[in-house]
Amino acid sequence: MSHSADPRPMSAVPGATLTGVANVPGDKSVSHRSLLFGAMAVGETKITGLLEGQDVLDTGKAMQALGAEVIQHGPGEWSVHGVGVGGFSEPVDVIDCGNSGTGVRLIMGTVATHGFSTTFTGDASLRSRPMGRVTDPLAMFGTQSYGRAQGRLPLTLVGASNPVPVRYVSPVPSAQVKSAVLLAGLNTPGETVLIEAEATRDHTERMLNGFGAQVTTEITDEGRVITLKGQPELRPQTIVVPRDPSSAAFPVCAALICEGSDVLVPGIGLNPTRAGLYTTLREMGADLTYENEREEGGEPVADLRARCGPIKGIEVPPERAASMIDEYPILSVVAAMAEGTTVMHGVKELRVKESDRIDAMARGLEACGVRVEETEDSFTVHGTGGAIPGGATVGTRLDHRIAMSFFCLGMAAQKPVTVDDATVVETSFPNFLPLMEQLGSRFERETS
Ligand SMILES: O=C(O)C1=C[C@@H](OP(=O)(O)O)[C@@H](O)[C@H](O)C1
Ligand SMILES: C=C(OP(=O)(O)O)C(=O)O
Repeated sequence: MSHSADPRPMSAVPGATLTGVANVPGDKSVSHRSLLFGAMAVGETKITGLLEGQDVLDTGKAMQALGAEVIQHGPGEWSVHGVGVGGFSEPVDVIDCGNSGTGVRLIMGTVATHGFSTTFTGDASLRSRPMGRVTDPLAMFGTQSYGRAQGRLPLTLVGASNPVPVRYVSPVPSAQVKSAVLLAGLNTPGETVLIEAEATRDHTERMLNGFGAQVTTEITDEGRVITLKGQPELRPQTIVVPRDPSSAAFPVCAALICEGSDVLVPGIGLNPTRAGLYTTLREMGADLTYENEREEGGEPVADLRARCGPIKGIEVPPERAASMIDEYPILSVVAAMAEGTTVMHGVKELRVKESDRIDAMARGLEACGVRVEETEDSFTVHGTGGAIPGGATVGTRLDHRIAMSFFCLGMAAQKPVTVDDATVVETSFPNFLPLMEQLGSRFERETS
């Protein structure tokens, strides 16, 4: 059994010093989209560096259920034989997206304008997350949805046979909502327009253009106006998936807080819509440098070097939230080690992730002896100046980022921190435990 498949509670042994090179896996957002867009292209898309986390594997299975051919050739090497825009066929069974909000919401968008029904479900975490934010705009195309209260999964979408193009102002800063609308627009004649007040990750726009669609973005007083021309023929691509900045955050932040550490994380995608954590860490005084800055596959990439040193608390502005939305749990850990207070503003979206991440971090940090305060939309962590007591068991609530954050905290705390369920790391970072061990961390299983 692999380390992370063992369901027993596990702790990170305190006092780690991390050194060496951390090769983190491929980007989760780009991996989902590679499979999805490849499935809608005419011909064969080749992918290297695909993240083989459970979320992405579930999207691959869904593409097969809709009629595309998805084949693994070797580690990270995959091909997708697509059926063309509008070419999906009705799945004969329920689509189970597991733990993945991105998977379910993007696939809902794609099938919304195919004239058949699709039923979606997921694990207990995904079944508790709001889907109305996607089914509301999809209804404007003519799609019907029948879910549980507040649009929760399981949910059936009856796709529109004669979809009409939509102009939608997104009420939430969410790349998943934006992408669902644009993907529904793919099989709709005319122009679909999505307007977002704040920039969210732009992989859908960039990649769809790469596949030959016409997607333009205009910055206006209303916000970012994104226009997609419907019914393009998508051309298959050769995709090299960049390494995931959200996964890189764990070895980087662990190195910043573990005495004597010096870690290099090569080839990290630093698309500005994803790089907010690294800006924030530098403002906190972290010894974090970008080396060998370059462009790969149209995305800015650098090798990140993180060394342990003094860190101070800061105010993180609300306008930065979308560019680091998945990184607040690990930022809270760095904030707990810092000198002074860190206030994270504009973070209410954290409450509808795999768990309520403000609540999960707040309860776990308190149990480890760290003082915190929260409002609906903000999170404050009072730094301990390098002396986190630790000595608690924390609940991961089916949330991979909560598990990895508390493992990192445990490496720097005074007493061991136990994570109740390490299996959840499989979602986005299946080699998290061996990679951290290779850098110098140690993990212990509970023996009972
Ligand atoms: O589009 C994507 O690939 C993602 C969008 C974000 O979600 P929201 O759109 O809900 O902010 C992020 O949290 C998720 O991990 C990946
Ligand atoms: C929020 C996340 O993912 P998703 O919404 O795809 O489940 C995440 O990976 O942190």
